[in-house]
This record gives sequence, C-alpha cells and structure tokens, in this order.
Amino acid sequence: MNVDIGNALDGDLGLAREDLDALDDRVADAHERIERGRADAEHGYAALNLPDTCDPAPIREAAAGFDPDHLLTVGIGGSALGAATLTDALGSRVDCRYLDNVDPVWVESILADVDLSATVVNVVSRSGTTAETLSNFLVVREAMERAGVDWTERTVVTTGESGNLRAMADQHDLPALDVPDGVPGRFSALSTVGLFAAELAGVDLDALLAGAAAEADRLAGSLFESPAYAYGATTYALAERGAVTNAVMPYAESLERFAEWFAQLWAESLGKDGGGQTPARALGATDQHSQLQLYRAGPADKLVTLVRPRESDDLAIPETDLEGLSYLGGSSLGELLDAEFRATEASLAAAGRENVRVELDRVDAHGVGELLYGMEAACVLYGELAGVSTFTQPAVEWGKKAARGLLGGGEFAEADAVSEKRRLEVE
Ligand SMILES: O=P(O)(O)OC[C@H]1O[C@](O)(CO)[C@@H](O)[C@@H]1O
Repeated sequence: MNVDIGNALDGDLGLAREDLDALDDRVADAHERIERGRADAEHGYAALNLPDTCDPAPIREAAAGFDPDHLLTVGIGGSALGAATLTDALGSRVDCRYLDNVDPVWVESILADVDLSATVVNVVSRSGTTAETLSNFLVVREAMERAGVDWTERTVVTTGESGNLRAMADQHDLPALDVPDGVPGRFSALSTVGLFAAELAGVDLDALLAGAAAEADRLAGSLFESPAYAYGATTYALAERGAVTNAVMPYAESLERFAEWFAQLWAESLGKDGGGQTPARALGATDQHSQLQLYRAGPADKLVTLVRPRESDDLAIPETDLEGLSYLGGSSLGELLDAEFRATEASLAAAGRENVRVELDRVDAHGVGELLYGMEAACVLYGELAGVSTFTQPAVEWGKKAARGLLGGGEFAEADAVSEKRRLEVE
C-alpha cells in the first residue's frame, strides 16, 4: 500500500512536518517493541506474523469436497468482517452470506433465500461463547433439519481450543479449523477465521498472504520508511491535535466492507481510557453528496482517509449532446471517479481539513493483503504511541453480562442496572 500524508500537514489542526520528525523517535521505539512482541509471539503482536505463520493447507483441506451454491458464515465482529471484506473486495464463485446479526426478520429472509441443501455453513467464534453466533447457528441447524438436510455434512467450525463450538465439533466429528493463538478477532482476517470463506470463494490465498508479507517487510524504525507506520503515526498525531473522528472513504464499491472492518479494528483497539479515534464509514464518490459538507464546513475535529486502487477496470461514458454534459461524453466512469477523488482531496485541503491518501495498486488478492496487513500494523503502532492495550476489549463485557442476565443466563448486576433506566418519554 502507498500512503500520502502530505495533506495531513499544515491544516486546521496544525500538524507540521517537524512534529512528525519529532514523533519519529517514538516510532522507532514502538517498532522495536512490536518486533519484540512478534518475535515472542505475544498476544496480539502474533497477528502481525500471520503472513508467515498462516498455513493455507488445512484451510484448503477443510474446503475441499465442498462445491456449494451458498456459503453461510455465522459469526460476528472479527469472526465475520474479515471474511466479508475479502469476498466483497475480491469477488466469489459462491454466494456468500454473513449472519452477523440477530435481527429475526433478516435472518429468516436469508434462510428463505438460500437452498440449504446446497449450502455450506461456517460457524466462526474464537471464544465459542458469543450469544449471537451460537443462537444463529442453532436457528440455522434447525432450519437445515426441517429441510431434511444433514447439517453435520455441511458444517465447518472455526473456533478456539475450548468452548461450546469446540465441544460440538468433537461431539459430531465436524471438520474444525483452529483460531490461531494470540490473534484477536479483529486482527484475524488473514488466518483461518477469514480464509475459509476466501478459499471457498476462489480467492488466491497465496497472493493474499504474499501481499501481507510484502507490507510486513516494509515495517521499519521510521514512519518515513513504512507506509503502515506513516498512517498509524499520522492518525495518532492528528488525534492528539483534535481529530477525534477518522472518516474512512474508499473510492471503490468493492471496498465498502473494508471500511466496516476498519471501524472494528480502530474502535475496539484504540477506544480506551477515554481516548481513541471514532471511525466513520463513508464511500466515494457517493458520500460526496451526503457527508462532504460536514467534512469541509463542519467542526475541524476529524481527518478523512481517502482509499483507492490506482488501477481498475473501466467503463466508457457515451458521447452526448445533452446540454452542458458534452464534457462527460467520450470520457469514462473511471476518469470521472479519479477526478472526483482528486477534487475531493483538494477541496478538503483548500478548507484546511486534514486528509490522508491510501492507495493499493489494484483491488486484487495481493493489494488487499497489503491493505489489511498495513492497517493492522498502523493500528498496532497507534496503540503503542497512545499507550493503550490494543489487543483487549474489556468495555464490551458489561453489555454481554446485562443481556445474558436479562435472558436468565445467570445473576448479573449489569442486568439489574438495565431496569434502572432513567425515563423521559415523549410520544
Ligand atoms: O469470535 P468471538 O469470540 O465469537 O467474538 C466475536 C467478536 O466479539 C468481540 O469479542 C466483541 O464482543 C470482538 O472482539 C470479536 O471479534
């Protein structure tokens, strides 16, 4: 991936080149820390070793023998977003559906929409205890039984070494993939968690991991030598100066889910101790016509991350004699999108609004491997500079306990607190 931080400098938030020069010493220290963590395969840092440690063979083996029309991935958060980002970005020879929510109407509609006898189910949960995933799987399993389909013949489990799912896989002798040790969900796209769906979809896993490895090779003791660290350090430095929001705006429909994946990575990793940077998901050029007004003329409290492939297939715009439109005729949608990208970037800069350009050569396996790995490494660096524990997410537990208590799954003070809600209803 290529990162251009030029437009992050000398804007409303006042980040100057000298500030990055000064920060670079801390980047060198952080890089040393990260490399130590990788060398010792420490929890979290081990995720940055996946280009070397992830073996596609068991993934290919688990996928072999299946030739489904549909793949139903039952998982949530990092147990769905990585796979979804890969198959959305790189396309699929299988109809991929991600059951990553428990909206009954929506779940019912998906089950009604797929032929369960031609469906493979990948139930994915690192902990093996996530209520949404386990509930959805029970619903899917029952739907398969009602359809006369042997779910044990069509289910692959991806989970940790213990937990409900591991027990079920052992009990029913289901094919099971191991979630690698030390890899938090949001950093697991380039592991068994994201790659089973990618393999069934026909994604070139070797090219994907090679792209990630190329980005790993670019990690260095200076932000001016490593695109990932340039992004991580610059977003951190801008956050320190008031950029509390990071609007991620890919200029490719195939990368829309990437913005959702990035949102979990950035929010769950860095949202700690009262700090962090709120990821906002946008899409170029579409959100030029919905969000850009705010990004240019709203509070100077954000940066915009503009993401795009440098090369892409194109589509010609026919010649036209429609009044005022002839300038478009004979051009192409790709040229229009390029002009929109550069114009939006310049319009933000002209308004003093910081923005960063992130480019990959193409939206292909190698390019997406670079991008995901690069953003993971950027996040780890940001976490080091901010001094937060990047690889935990303790704040999500309160709500889980409350929900579990409300459903009779145990005594939790959090559940009691739910009934103490302040009320001021207006009807
Ligand atoms: O893979 P699991 O254990 O089901 O967790 C799913 C997701 O839930 C979280 O733990 C947050 O609740 C995420 O960190 C994780 O990606």
